Amino acid sequence: MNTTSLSYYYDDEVVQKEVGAVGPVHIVLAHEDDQGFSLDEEALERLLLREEVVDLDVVVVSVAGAFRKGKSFLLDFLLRYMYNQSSSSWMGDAEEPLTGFTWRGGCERETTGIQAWGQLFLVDRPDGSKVAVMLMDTQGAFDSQSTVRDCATLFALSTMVSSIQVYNLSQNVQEDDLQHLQLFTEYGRLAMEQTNEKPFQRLMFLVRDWSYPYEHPYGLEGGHSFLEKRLQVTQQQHEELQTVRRHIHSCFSSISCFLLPHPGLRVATNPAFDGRLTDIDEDFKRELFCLVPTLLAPENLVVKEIGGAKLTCRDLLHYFKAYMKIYQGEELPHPKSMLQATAEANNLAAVAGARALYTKSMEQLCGGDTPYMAPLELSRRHHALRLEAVRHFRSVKKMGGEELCRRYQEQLEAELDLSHASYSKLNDGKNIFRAVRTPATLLGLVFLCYAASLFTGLLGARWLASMCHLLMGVALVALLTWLYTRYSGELRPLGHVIDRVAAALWEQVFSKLCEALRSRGRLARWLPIRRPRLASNNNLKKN
Ligand SMILES: Nc1nc2c(ncn2[C@@H]2O[C@H](COP(=O)(O)OP(=O)(O)OP(=O)(O)O)[C@@H](O)[C@H]2O)c(=O)[nH]1
Ligand SMILES: [Mg+2]
Repeated sequence: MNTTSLSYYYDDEVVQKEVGAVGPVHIVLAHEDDQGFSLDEEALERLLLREEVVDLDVVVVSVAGAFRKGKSFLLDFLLRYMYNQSSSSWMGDAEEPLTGFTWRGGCERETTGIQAWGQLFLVDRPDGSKVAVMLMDTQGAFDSQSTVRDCATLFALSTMVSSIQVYNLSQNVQEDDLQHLQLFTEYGRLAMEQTNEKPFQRLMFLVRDWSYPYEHPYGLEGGHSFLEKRLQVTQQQHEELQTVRRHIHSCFSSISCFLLPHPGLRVATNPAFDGRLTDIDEDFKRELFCLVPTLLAPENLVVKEIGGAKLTCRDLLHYFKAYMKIYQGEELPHPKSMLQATAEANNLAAVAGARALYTKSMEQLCGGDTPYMAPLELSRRHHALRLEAVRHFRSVKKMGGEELCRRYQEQLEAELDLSHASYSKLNDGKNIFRAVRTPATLLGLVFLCYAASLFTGLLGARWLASMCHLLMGVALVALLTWLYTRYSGELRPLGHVIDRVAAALWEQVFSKLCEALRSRGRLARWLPIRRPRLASNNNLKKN
């Protein structure tokens, strides 16, 4: 059924050459294999940087919503209006097939990415200004090939760059329609600079196949009374419902609603239907005749504004590029399906509960106010509390299944091990011997060097004695520096280095020296105890 050129309405040869026969132009391309979207900058530049439009204020009308709900079909009537504005019979001949943006019957999606009509329309407004109008068709949301992130990206992007967003719905405005609108617009708001003003301009809820004209009549008036009721915020409502409504009101400068009747069974079910008016129900045509000028009549056009400033076509190009970059980057969070988000929240809450349980017991056991504890005992208690925390985590009811639960359990275990490491450090800090190990080691070194220098001096090895003196000086300076860093809290990295050198010296030299001497029995009397606490400490560290 589809994209034929509308060139007979159209007499601009330059664009004919550039864009080919005028038709839809893919400005945002959807890539297969989960590769996201990309902007066809050249195509967009060809559209927006044409001499006759580049400095004009721009009006962008976009239609978005779920897939297979007649968006492209509607846009083709918008096109007919734009090409035939001056005529009251803009809808065209009764037998003329509907062409323009590609539309078709069937249950599989048709439009992908974002398409713009390959020509901007110049319109004189009643105030004497001239504007350029761009029509935009978007990929339908919730098809079986798109993720929530894809749907949110396209909806958000089209809302951000349009001045009139038509939210195309079927039969009614359901709560989930409002929730999706909330999610998608929030995703858009996140990518824009924070301002106190409402970030988006005009939103029209377009309810297709409206079946209750006896409650709210077709058209704008019926839509107004219907939407007022739907978006009403009352104190009796659950907070969740109030939040959605407040969010939607806070996002758009103006919100309206139009109720459109069913176009007839031939439109909806006949595979041979090609869009000709004779096959469409009268009610539908009558209401369509009112709807289209509501959006596109010169006096109803809304110029695109960002931060209160009107945008020209040139400006729009820059914003389009900037927004697209943000969505291609990784700094925005990924919107998720309701189940996925709920399941993650459940698991995170269970992790937090289990972590709190562990931390409380560990604080009581070895927190800052408690005395030093044998490291082995600390490690034993950690393992017991870790087990208890994991048991608690698993006992909490959570959505998302075993796979997700296991992922979060691993995260919990890793976090508890990290906590154990920092509790161990805290505990070590309480060990008096550890606290004096650096000065004791350095003093020991000073003493050793002094003794060695005396001894080597007596033997006549003067250069060796000088070396020992030098080493003693270095040890003394290190000791004084260490004392200064501890006293003043300054030069902490230097103090840390001295600590590490002293620890290494202790491990490598002194403890081995003592060990060797003790094993030979020479100093057995002086070094009878190799402190068990220290031994276990070192073992733990090595482990
Ligand atoms: N029930 C119903 N069907 C419609 C209406 N308008 C168009 N259709 C039919 O809906 C089918 C899909 O039309 P499209 O315009 O391709 O729908 P779309 O929303 O653009 O679909 P995607 O591009 O896949 O997102 C066609 O068979 C149309 O004849 C309507 O108001 N009500
Ligand atoms: Mg479509």
